[in-house]
Amino acid sequence: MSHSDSSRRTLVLGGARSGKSAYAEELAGAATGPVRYLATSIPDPADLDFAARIATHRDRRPADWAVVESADPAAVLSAPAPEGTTLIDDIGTWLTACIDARDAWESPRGTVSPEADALVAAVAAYPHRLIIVSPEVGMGIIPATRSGRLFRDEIGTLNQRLAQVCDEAFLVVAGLPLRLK
Ligand SMILES: Nc1nc2c(ncn2[C@@H]2O[C@H](COP(=O)(O)OP(=O)(O)OP(=O)(O)O)[C@@H](O)[C@H]2O)c(=O)[nH]1
Repeated sequence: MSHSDSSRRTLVLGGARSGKSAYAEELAGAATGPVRYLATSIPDPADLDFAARIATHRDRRPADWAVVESADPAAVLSAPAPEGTTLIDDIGTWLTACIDARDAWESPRGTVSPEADALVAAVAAYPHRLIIVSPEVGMGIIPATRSGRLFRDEIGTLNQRLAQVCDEAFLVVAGLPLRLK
Protein backbone atom coordinates (compact mmCIF):
# COMPACT_ATOMS: atom_id res chain seq x y z
CA MET A 1 0.00 0.00 0.00
CA SER A 2 1.39 3.43 -0.76
CA HIS A 3 0.05 6.64 0.74
CA SER A 4 1.03 10.25 0.62
CA ASP A 5 2.23 11.65 3.96
CA SER A 6 -1.17 13.27 4.45
CA SER A 7 -2.95 9.90 4.45
CA ARG A 8 -0.38 7.93 6.45
CA ARG A 9 -1.78 5.68 9.19
CA THR A 10 0.28 5.30 12.35
CA LEU A 11 -0.29 2.86 15.23
CA VAL A 12 1.27 3.80 18.59
CA LEU A 13 1.44 0.93 21.10
CA GLY A 14 2.67 0.98 24.69
CA GLY A 15 1.97 -0.17 28.21
CA ALA A 16 0.27 1.85 30.94
CA ARG A 17 2.03 5.19 31.54
CA SER A 18 4.55 4.39 28.83
CA GLY A 19 4.16 7.83 27.26
CA LYS A 20 2.29 6.47 24.23
CA SER A 21 -0.35 9.22 24.29
CA ALA A 22 2.27 11.95 24.56
CA TYR A 23 4.22 10.46 21.65
CA ALA A 24 1.06 10.24 19.53
CA GLU A 25 0.30 13.88 20.38
CA GLU A 26 3.84 14.84 19.34
CA LEU A 27 3.30 13.13 15.96
CA ALA A 28 -0.05 14.87 15.53
CA GLY A 29 1.45 18.24 16.41
CA ALA A 30 4.20 17.74 13.83
CA ALA A 31 1.74 16.98 11.02
CA THR A 32 0.50 19.72 8.74
CA GLY A 33 -3.05 21.00 9.04
CA PRO A 34 -5.67 20.91 11.80
CA VAL A 35 -5.82 18.15 14.40
CA ARG A 36 -8.94 16.35 15.60
CA TYR A 37 -8.55 14.47 18.91
CA LEU A 38 -10.96 11.55 19.14
CA ALA A 39 -11.32 10.40 22.77
CA THR A 40 -12.97 7.00 23.06
CA SER A 41 -13.71 7.35 26.77
CA ILE A 42 -17.00 8.85 27.86
CA PRO A 43 -16.22 10.62 31.15
CA ASP A 44 -17.96 9.42 34.29
CA PRO A 45 -18.38 12.46 36.60
CA ALA A 46 -18.14 10.14 39.63
CA ASP A 47 -14.67 8.87 38.65
CA LEU A 48 -12.43 11.63 40.04
CA ASP A 49 -9.16 9.84 39.20
CA PHE A 50 -10.09 9.52 35.54
CA ALA A 51 -11.38 13.12 35.48
CA ALA A 52 -7.96 14.26 36.74
CA ARG A 53 -6.23 12.27 33.97
CA ILE A 54 -8.47 13.84 31.34
CA ALA A 55 -7.77 17.30 32.78
CA THR A 56 -4.02 16.63 32.43
CA HIS A 57 -4.57 15.71 28.78
CA ARG A 58 -6.64 18.82 28.15
CA ASP A 59 -4.01 21.07 29.72
CA ARG A 60 -1.19 19.73 27.59
CA ARG A 61 -3.17 19.70 24.32
CA PRO A 62 -2.93 22.70 21.99
CA ALA A 63 -6.05 24.82 22.40
CA ASP A 64 -6.85 24.76 18.69
CA TRP A 65 -7.29 20.96 18.47
CA ALA A 66 -10.88 19.88 17.94
CA VAL A 67 -12.03 17.29 20.50
CA VAL A 68 -14.61 14.62 19.73
CA GLU A 69 -15.72 12.26 22.51
CA SER A 70 -17.20 9.13 20.96
CA ALA A 71 -17.46 5.48 21.92
CA ASP A 72 -17.87 4.62 18.21
CA PRO A 73 -14.65 5.56 16.40
CA ALA A 74 -15.60 3.47 13.33
CA ALA A 75 -18.68 5.66 12.83
CA VAL A 76 -16.64 8.85 13.29
CA LEU A 77 -14.01 7.67 10.79
CA SER A 78 -16.65 6.58 8.26
CA ALA A 79 -18.43 9.98 8.28
CA PRO A 80 -17.20 12.71 5.90
CA ALA A 81 -13.68 13.42 7.13
CA PRO A 82 -12.20 16.85 7.83
CA GLU A 83 -8.80 17.63 6.30
CA GLY A 84 -5.82 17.23 8.59
CA THR A 85 -4.93 14.69 11.25
CA THR A 86 -7.18 12.56 13.46
CA LEU A 87 -5.70 11.11 16.66
CA ILE A 88 -7.65 8.27 18.35
CA ASP A 89 -6.85 7.72 22.05
CA ASP A 90 -7.36 4.87 22.74
CA ILE A 91 -8.39 1.45 21.42
CA GLY A 92 -8.20 -0.29 24.83
CA THR A 93 -10.90 1.93 26.32
CA TRP A 94 -13.04 1.38 23.22
CA LEU A 95 -12.60 -2.42 23.37
CA THR A 96 -13.52 -2.49 27.06
CA ALA A 97 -16.73 -0.56 26.31
CA CYS A 98 -17.55 -2.93 23.41
CA ILE A 99 -17.15 -6.01 25.62
CA ASP A 100 -19.21 -4.30 28.36
CA ALA A 101 -21.96 -3.41 25.88
CA ARG A 102 -22.31 -7.03 24.81
CA ASP A 103 -21.90 -8.24 28.40
CA ALA A 104 -19.32 -10.59 26.89
CA TRP A 105 -16.66 -10.85 29.62
CA GLU A 106 -17.59 -14.50 30.21
CA SER A 107 -18.23 -15.23 26.51
CA PRO A 108 -15.96 -16.96 24.02
CA ARG A 109 -13.25 -15.04 22.12
CA GLY A 110 -14.57 -13.27 19.04
CA THR A 111 -17.89 -12.02 20.45
CA VAL A 112 -16.92 -8.45 19.54
CA SER A 113 -15.54 -9.40 16.10
CA PRO A 114 -18.23 -7.41 14.24
CA GLU A 115 -17.16 -4.21 16.04
CA ALA A 116 -13.47 -5.02 15.51
CA ASP A 117 -14.08 -5.72 11.80
CA ALA A 118 -15.88 -2.39 11.42
CA LEU A 119 -13.05 -0.52 13.15
CA VAL A 120 -10.30 -2.15 11.07
CA ALA A 121 -12.24 -1.48 7.85
CA ALA A 122 -12.83 2.18 8.81
CA VAL A 123 -9.12 2.63 9.60
CA ALA A 124 -8.10 1.03 6.28
CA ALA A 125 -10.48 3.28 4.33
CA TYR A 126 -9.73 6.55 6.16
CA PRO A 127 -8.52 9.08 3.60
CA HIS A 128 -6.44 11.43 5.78
CA ARG A 129 -3.62 11.28 8.32
CA LEU A 130 -4.57 8.98 11.19
CA ILE A 131 -2.76 8.22 14.46
CA ILE A 132 -4.12 5.45 16.71
CA VAL A 133 -3.11 4.79 20.33
CA SER A 134 -3.57 1.26 21.65
CA PRO A 135 -2.33 -0.56 24.76
CA GLU A 136 0.27 -3.30 24.51
CA VAL A 137 -0.56 -5.84 27.21
CA GLY A 138 0.21 -9.44 28.03
CA MET A 139 3.96 -9.39 28.57
CA GLY A 140 3.58 -10.42 32.20
CA ILE A 141 2.04 -13.49 33.79
CA ILE A 142 -1.21 -14.96 32.47
CA PRO A 143 -4.04 -13.01 34.17
CA ALA A 144 -5.80 -14.88 36.94
CA THR A 145 -9.27 -13.85 35.79
CA ARG A 146 -11.17 -14.99 32.72
CA SER A 147 -11.99 -11.38 31.84
CA GLY A 148 -8.30 -10.42 32.04
CA ARG A 149 -7.37 -13.27 29.71
CA LEU A 150 -10.18 -12.34 27.32
CA PHE A 151 -9.04 -8.70 27.13
CA ARG A 152 -5.40 -9.68 26.66
CA ASP A 153 -6.28 -11.97 23.74
CA GLU A 154 -8.80 -9.65 22.08
CA ILE A 155 -6.54 -6.57 22.22
CA GLY A 156 -3.54 -8.59 20.99
CA THR A 157 -5.49 -9.87 17.99
CA LEU A 158 -6.89 -6.42 17.24
CA ASN A 159 -3.47 -4.75 17.51
CA GLN A 160 -2.12 -7.21 14.94
CA ARG A 161 -4.95 -6.36 12.56
CA LEU A 162 -4.51 -2.61 13.05
CA ALA A 163 -0.75 -2.93 12.50
CA GLN A 164 -1.43 -4.67 9.19
CA VAL A 165 -3.56 -1.82 7.84
CA CYS A 166 -1.29 0.92 9.23
CA ASP A 167 1.72 2.21 7.32
CA GLU A 168 3.87 2.53 10.40
CA ALA A 169 3.81 1.32 14.00
CA PHE A 170 5.73 2.27 17.15
CA LEU A 171 6.12 0.66 20.57
CA VAL A 172 6.65 3.25 23.31
CA VAL A 173 8.58 2.09 26.38
CA ALA A 174 9.65 4.49 29.16
CA GLY A 175 8.72 7.40 26.93
CA LEU A 176 10.95 6.18 24.09
CA PRO A 177 9.44 5.18 20.74
CA LEU A 178 10.74 2.08 19.00
CA ARG A 179 9.75 1.80 15.34
CA LEU A 180 8.19 -1.59 14.56
CA LYS A 181 7.07 -0.90 10.99
N1 LIG B 1 -13.41 11.74 27.30
C1 LIG B 1 -12.18 12.23 27.18
N2 LIG B 1 -11.15 11.39 27.35
C2 LIG B 1 -9.91 11.88 27.21
C3 LIG B 1 -9.68 13.24 26.87
N3 LIG B 1 -8.35 13.42 26.80
C4 LIG B 1 -7.78 12.21 27.07
N4 LIG B 1 -8.72 11.28 27.31
C5 LIG B 1 -8.55 9.84 27.61
O1 LIG B 1 -7.46 9.61 28.48
C6 LIG B 1 -6.99 8.27 28.28
C7 LIG B 1 -5.48 8.22 28.37
O2 LIG B 1 -5.07 8.53 29.68
P1 LIG B 1 -3.54 8.37 30.15
O3 LIG B 1 -3.49 8.66 31.61
O4 LIG B 1 -2.65 9.19 29.26
O5 LIG B 1 -3.24 6.85 29.79
P2 LIG B 1 -2.04 5.92 30.19
O6 LIG B 1 -2.20 4.71 29.32
O7 LIG B 1 -2.04 5.68 31.67
O8 LIG B 1 -0.70 6.68 29.87
P3 LIG B 1 0.15 6.85 28.54
O9 LIG B 1 0.75 5.52 28.20
O10 LIG B 1 1.22 7.83 28.92
O11 LIG B 1 -0.79 7.35 27.48
C8 LIG B 1 -7.51 7.82 26.92
O12 LIG B 1 -8.44 6.77 27.08
C9 LIG B 1 -8.21 9.07 26.37
O13 LIG B 1 -9.38 8.74 25.64
C10 LIG B 1 -10.81 14.11 26.71
O14 LIG B 1 -10.71 15.30 26.40
N5 LIG B 1 -12.03 13.55 26.87
